[in-house]
Amino acid sequence: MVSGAGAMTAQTLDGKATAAAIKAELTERVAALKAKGVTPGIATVLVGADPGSQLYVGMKHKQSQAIGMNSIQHELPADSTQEQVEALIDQLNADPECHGYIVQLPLPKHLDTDRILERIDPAKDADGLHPINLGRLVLNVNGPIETPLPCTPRGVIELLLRHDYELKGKHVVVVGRGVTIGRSMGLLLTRRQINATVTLTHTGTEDMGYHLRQADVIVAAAGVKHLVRAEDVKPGAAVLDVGVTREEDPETGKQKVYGDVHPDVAEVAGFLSPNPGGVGPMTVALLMTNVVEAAERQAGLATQDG
Ligand SMILES: Nc1nc(=O)c2c([nH]1)NC[C@@H]1CN(c3ccc(C(=O)N[C@@H](CCC(=O)O)C(=O)O)cc3)C=[N+]21
Repeated sequence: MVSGAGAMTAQTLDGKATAAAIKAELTERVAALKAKGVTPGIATVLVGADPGSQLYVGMKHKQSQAIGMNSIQHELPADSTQEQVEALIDQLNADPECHGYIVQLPLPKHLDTDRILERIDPAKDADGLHPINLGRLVLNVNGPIETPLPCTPRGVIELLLRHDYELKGKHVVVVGRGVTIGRSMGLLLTRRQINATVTLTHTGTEDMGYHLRQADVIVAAAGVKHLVRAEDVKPGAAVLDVGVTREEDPETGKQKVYGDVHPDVAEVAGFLSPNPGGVGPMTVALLMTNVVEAAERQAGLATQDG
């Protein structure tokens, strides 16, 4: 792609290191809460024994305990009824030791996911995806928001800001309209404190390459392996790979995670958030941030500026 001067290599947006910095800050906030007699507690609800989900949930507990939080792990059998899952939600909503929690997704197909997620107390919604919290995000463009924000979009923004990347006035092209990332990404980026301009693209978009080539920043969250190719990226652009496709690696025969961004993009982009090692660890750090902030609000210690 780059001729003559030799290939450039993008600066890595290191999600692992940035998440570690956030966790160091959270450790102090947790200690301050404990000094006031409040130990922030995170809970997870896992229905069924999917090995991938068990791994993710295990990571969340390990990291939460490492920063001094309480962590409460609930596991229900895969054939649990809607009523059984809802009873656990009610129990967590009433539990004063639990300041925030998640229901690990995806849930088994026989369960009504929306009804379960809507039953979560919005003040304890660690994912920031409850309709009430998403509604507040839509409505409040100007001021601080006193409710949890969606973790992965917040992680994307924190990853850029903590690498001194100025988002104000930048054109961000988001690929994918899923609620957890794409749809809520635009809501966060266009708030007045960030002031980016956003194009939201999806499977119905005509000429994806045209849109991608205009972008100062690309957030790729479509779940389509190597969708973003080097020829679609403006030289120097920041590219954040949030997509996950699991496939067998033809060389090793083992399952491997492929991102939405082709490896050659590293030779064109100015900044690259790889996958793994990029936004994934940030999601977990912001999940814990949401719970610490929920505990601070419940203890009258709120310091959130988001
Ligand atoms: N209610 C709910 N909330 C979630 O936030 C949620 C969920 N359900 N279901 C599944 C997805 C997936 N997810 C990830 C979190 C961390 C990494 C992560 O840290 N990944 C490491 C690699 C981890 C490893 O594989 O060792 C990385 O990208 O470097 C990835 C994916 C959260 N999710």
